[in-house]
Amino acid sequence: MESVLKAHRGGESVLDLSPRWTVGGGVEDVYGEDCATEDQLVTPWTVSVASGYSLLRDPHHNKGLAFNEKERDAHYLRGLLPPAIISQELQEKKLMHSLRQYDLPLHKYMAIMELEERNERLFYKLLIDNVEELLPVVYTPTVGEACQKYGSIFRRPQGLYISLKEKGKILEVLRNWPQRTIQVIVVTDGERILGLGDLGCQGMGIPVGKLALYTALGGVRPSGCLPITIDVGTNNEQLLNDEFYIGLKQKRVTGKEYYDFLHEFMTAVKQNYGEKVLIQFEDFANHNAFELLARYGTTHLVFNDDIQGTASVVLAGLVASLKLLGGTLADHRFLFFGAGEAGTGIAELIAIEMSKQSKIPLEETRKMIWLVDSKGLIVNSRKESLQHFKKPWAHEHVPVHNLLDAVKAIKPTALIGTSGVGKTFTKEVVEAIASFNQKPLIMALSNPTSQSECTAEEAYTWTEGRAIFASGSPFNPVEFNGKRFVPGQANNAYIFPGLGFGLVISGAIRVHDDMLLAASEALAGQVRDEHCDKGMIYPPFSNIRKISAHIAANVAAKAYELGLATRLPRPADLVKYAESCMYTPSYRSYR
Ligand SMILES: O=C([O-])CC(=O)C(=O)O
Ligand SMILES: [Mg+2]
Repeated sequence: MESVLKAHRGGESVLDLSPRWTVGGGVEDVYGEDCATEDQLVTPWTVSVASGYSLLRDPHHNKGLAFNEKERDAHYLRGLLPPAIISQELQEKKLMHSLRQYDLPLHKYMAIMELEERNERLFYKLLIDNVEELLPVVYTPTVGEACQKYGSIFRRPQGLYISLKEKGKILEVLRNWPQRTIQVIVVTDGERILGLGDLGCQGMGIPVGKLALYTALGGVRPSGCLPITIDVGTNNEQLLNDEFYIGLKQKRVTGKEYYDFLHEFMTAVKQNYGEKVLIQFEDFANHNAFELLARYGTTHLVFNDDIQGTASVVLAGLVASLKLLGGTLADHRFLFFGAGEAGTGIAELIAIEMSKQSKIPLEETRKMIWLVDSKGLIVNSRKESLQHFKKPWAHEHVPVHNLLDAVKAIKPTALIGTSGVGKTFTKEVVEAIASFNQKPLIMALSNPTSQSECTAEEAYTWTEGRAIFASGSPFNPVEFNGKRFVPGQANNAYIFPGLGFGLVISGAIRVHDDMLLAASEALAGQVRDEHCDKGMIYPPFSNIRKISAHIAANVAAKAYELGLATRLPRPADLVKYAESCMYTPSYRSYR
C-alpha cells in the first residue's frame, strides 16, 4: 500500500476523519477494520493518499468530478479535471444511464469493471443501490461469458495469479499484493468454472466477482478482499491452442504435485495473514473440492462455496417452501440430478437438518434423499465403483438408468438439478413430477443460464402453473394463465457474503456445519408471506444487506456458542454490530 499512498510532489494529504462514525463522514472503512481486525488496527489519521495526477489514477481514493473546490486546491487537481463539480448521486445516475445504453451484457460487464478500476467507491455505490439490475452483470450469467473471453477483455490484473512458475515462492508472491490485512480470499484453480468446465487461468473472473459481492452484499471492505487464481495448467485444448491465452500452456498437474503446490499455498496464506483469514474455495473440480475441504477444514478457516454455500441456500429455500407445501422436511422426498459438490453437499445438509428436527438418525434421513448421476440412480449395487462422496447416497433399489425413470420410480416431491448440464429437465421429466404432486418443487441450480436444467417459463408451463420454481441463475417473472410468477434465485450469493462477514466480525477460526445451518435459518427467516404469495421461496435481493446482517449475526452467534470466535467480548446485539461494521461506499472527504 505504501508505494501507492506515498505523498506526491511533497503534498502529503491526510484523510479527514472528523466527524467520527457518521455516515458519509468517511470513516466506515476504518470502522470496518476496527470491528473486524482490532489486532491489526491501523491508526486512521496516519493514512495518507497521493495527490494530483496519481490521486485521479488511484481507484481506492479517486472521486472524479466529485472532488470539491477545496480538495482540488489542496490536492493539486486544478486543471486536471473539467470545472463541473457533481455529487456521487449524480455520477451514479449518469453511469447507470450509460450502462443501460449497452445492448450486450458483456459490454456492460466491461464498462462496470472499468469503473471498479477507476473509482472503487462509485463502483460499489452502483452495485449496492442497483443490486437486482447489476447482479446479472457482475455475476452469473455474464461473469461466465467474461471468463470464457477473459483473455481478450483482460485489462489490468484484479487479483493474484499464482502459477506453477511461482512454486517455492508463494509467500513472496502474496507479499507483492499491496494490501496487508486481508480478511477474505476467494481462490479457484479454474477447473470447473460454473457449469462451463475447465477455463484455466481465465477463471479469475469468478473470484473477482464473488469478492465484489462480499463487499456489496456482505459489507466486507474491498481492501480486505483478495481474489486468487491458482494456475496449474489447463486441459482445455481450445485454450492451449489459443495464442492469446493468458495462462500456463500445459496440461494440469495432478496428484502429489498438485497437492504439494496447494499445500504451499495454504501454508503461505496462514503465515502471511494469520489464522483468521477466510479462504473460500470456488469452482474446483469435484475430486479436489472434497479433498481440499477434508485436508484443511480442521487447520484453516476454509469454506467451499459450491458444496457448503449452495447447500445452505437451498436448505433455506426448502424450509421457506414448507410454508407453501406444508409438512416438515421429513415429509418430503428429494431427488437430485447431479451428484457432485452441489448435489451431495445439499443432500447432506438436508439430512443433517431433518435429523435434528425429527430426531431420526442421520443414516435414516439420508435414505429419504436420492441422487442420479450420469450413470443413473445411485443404488447399492453401484457402491463399489462410486467416488467416496457419493457412497452415503447409495440406497437399496433396482438399477434405474435415466432421470425420467428415476422420477417415476422414486416419486419425489422435490426435484433439484445440480448437474451442470442444461436442458435436462425435459417436458417429460417435469410432467412426470407434476403428475403426482399438487405443487412440485423444482430447482434448476446449474449456472450460467445456458446450463440451467430448465427455464422458469418451462417449469410453470409444463406444470400448468403449479410448480414452485427456483434457479441458480436469474430468470424474469413469467405470466401464465393471467397469473404472474416470480422465480426465486437459489444462488449461494445469498449466503456466502453474510456467512463470511459473520466469520470475520466474530474472528472465527473454523467453519462448522452448524454455522451453515445458522446461515440457512437466518435466510429462511427473511422470507415473508408476501413473497410466498408470488411463489417466491427467497426474499428479493434488493434487501440483501439487511439479510446479510441477519445471516452474519446468526453465524457469529454460533461461532461464539461453539467457542470458535476470538473477538471478545461478544457484542450484545450482533445484528446491530454487523450492520455497524459494514462497509458503505459514500465518498470520504479529504482535507
Ligand atoms: O457462481 C454462481 O453463480 C454459483 C456457483 O457458485 C456456481 O455455479 O459455481
Ligand atoms: Mg461456484
